[in-house]
Amino acid sequence: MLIDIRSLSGCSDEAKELYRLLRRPNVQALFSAHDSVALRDYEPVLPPMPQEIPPDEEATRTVCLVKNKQPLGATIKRNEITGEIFVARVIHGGLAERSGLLHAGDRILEVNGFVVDGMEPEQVIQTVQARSHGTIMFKVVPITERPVHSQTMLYMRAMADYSPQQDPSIPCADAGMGFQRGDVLEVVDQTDALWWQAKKLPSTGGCAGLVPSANLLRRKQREHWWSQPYQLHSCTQTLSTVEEEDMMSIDDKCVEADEEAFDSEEGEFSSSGGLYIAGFRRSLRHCRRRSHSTTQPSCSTRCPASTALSSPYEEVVRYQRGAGETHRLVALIGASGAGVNELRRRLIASDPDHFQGATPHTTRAPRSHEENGREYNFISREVFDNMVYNNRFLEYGEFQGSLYGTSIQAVKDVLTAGKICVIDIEPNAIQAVRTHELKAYIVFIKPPSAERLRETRQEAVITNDYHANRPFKDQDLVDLEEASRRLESHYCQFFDRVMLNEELGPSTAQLLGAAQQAQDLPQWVPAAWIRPPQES
Ligand SMILES: Nc1ncnc2c1ncn2[C@@H]1O[C@H](COP(=O)(O)OP(=O)(O)OP(=O)(O)O)[C@@H](O)[C@H]1O
Repeated sequence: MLIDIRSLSGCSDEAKELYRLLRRPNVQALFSAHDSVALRDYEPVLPPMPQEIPPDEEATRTVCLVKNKQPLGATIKRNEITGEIFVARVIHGGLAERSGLLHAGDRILEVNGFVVDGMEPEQVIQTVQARSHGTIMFKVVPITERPVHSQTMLYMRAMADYSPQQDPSIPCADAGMGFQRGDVLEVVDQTDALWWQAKKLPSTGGCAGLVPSANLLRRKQREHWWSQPYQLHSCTQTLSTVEEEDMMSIDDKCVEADEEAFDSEEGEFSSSGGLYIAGFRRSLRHCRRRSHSTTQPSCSTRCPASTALSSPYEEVVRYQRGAGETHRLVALIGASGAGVNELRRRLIASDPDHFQGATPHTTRAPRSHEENGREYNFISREVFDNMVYNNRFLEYGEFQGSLYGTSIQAVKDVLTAGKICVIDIEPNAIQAVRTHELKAYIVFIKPPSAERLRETRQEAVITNDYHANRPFKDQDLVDLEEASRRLESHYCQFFDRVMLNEELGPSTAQLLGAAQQAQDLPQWVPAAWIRPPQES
């Protein structure tokens, strides 16, 4: 009811204005619609409760649920000795959980009047499923002591793939939830040591699904690994003697041709319009191929894929860089020839006051046009070895008798100067850049299909094991697509962004946007970066 207050003494202008607004027909209609909706009764009509409850059944509870085509959201199990049927778990967000009337551990006596003791769980499920909608009546003996759920919300990045349909050990495949590496899961229930409940993000509400706990998934991975026919790990494969011998003989032949190409390339790289863009991807790519015979750390300590094997989930949190914090490192990764270096150069050139590469270290002698600390930090082999020994490099290797490496300090120098450091890395360096200090945002540069490559790479040149700077051939395009596919399938869980490099202009703009978003928008990052390990 609205009383006209305008004639009252002391009525302010604001009160009069409010009265006028509330008197408007559209506002009045809104109130009227609200009142009529609020007065209606939307509760389902439940069947009457049984009149007489026998004295020996006092401890039982009758639960009526109204099913509207959605599943019940609970799994059941049978005590193999007594044949009694129990609620095994109640799925988060499902009908049973939302009712608040069924709990894990409740013993089910009857479903819709059928006594279920001694039935196979599948038969009980069939009885429940017989009604896709309408009411289902359970007679249950409630569990006396319900476990206390001290549930804190937890987010995990999946570091392994999982499919409930292919897992014979899941208690109920229909209640399972599949996921792929890189998916972020909201874990809503960890009460069970073996089966957690989770939702995949972005979540649209609804029911959680069963996923294996970290321990269980790790066990499954080990079992799967052992059941595979023996094959060399991809990291160790490069060590195979035959391949190494092959490669050495071919490399020996091509080194002379390469050397000149690398020289001219570095010159061109270094001085475009007075802008010095440090980087040595091509030289390093070659030295990486020899690095296995030097002091490179072993696969088990540095290869990110093997770490993923021991830890199938990675706890993540939402992180937004604070105003006073240094920028996040932007690390580009991609198959050789995908355009990683080209895009990195273009990004830096687009705004050199904002983006910068990390100056690498080398043991080779400086050339006439080079300045220490600009193209490279020129150091002795002894100092280099010392840095390797003290784990100062993100990655390093040997090329034509000289050592090259990107140090952690070189990246930090750029970051502390207030710039965004942009580097390119090989998969072996993924772990080294995913740290609390560098908080790397990893962008995977993906080539388009071989057909699209043929159209867009007409001017492009390739540098591979055998040739420097020659036009792409058809086979190169097919190989590039395949190498990229393998790289992505091995390491996709570590990528923050996958970027298709079709045409240079749009790709550079897209990379610029991604590099900026990494700094300005909240992102999922490993919880360990934010919460020091001793507190976790
Ligand atoms: N989108 C594109 N359109 C046309 N040409 C491209 C595109 N991206 C890269 N290129 C060209 O393809 C060639 C290879 O690119 P780039 O040198 O960046 O490869 P890379 O991924 O860094 O591999 P590598 O380490 O072997 O150099 C270069 O000639 C580059 O100019």
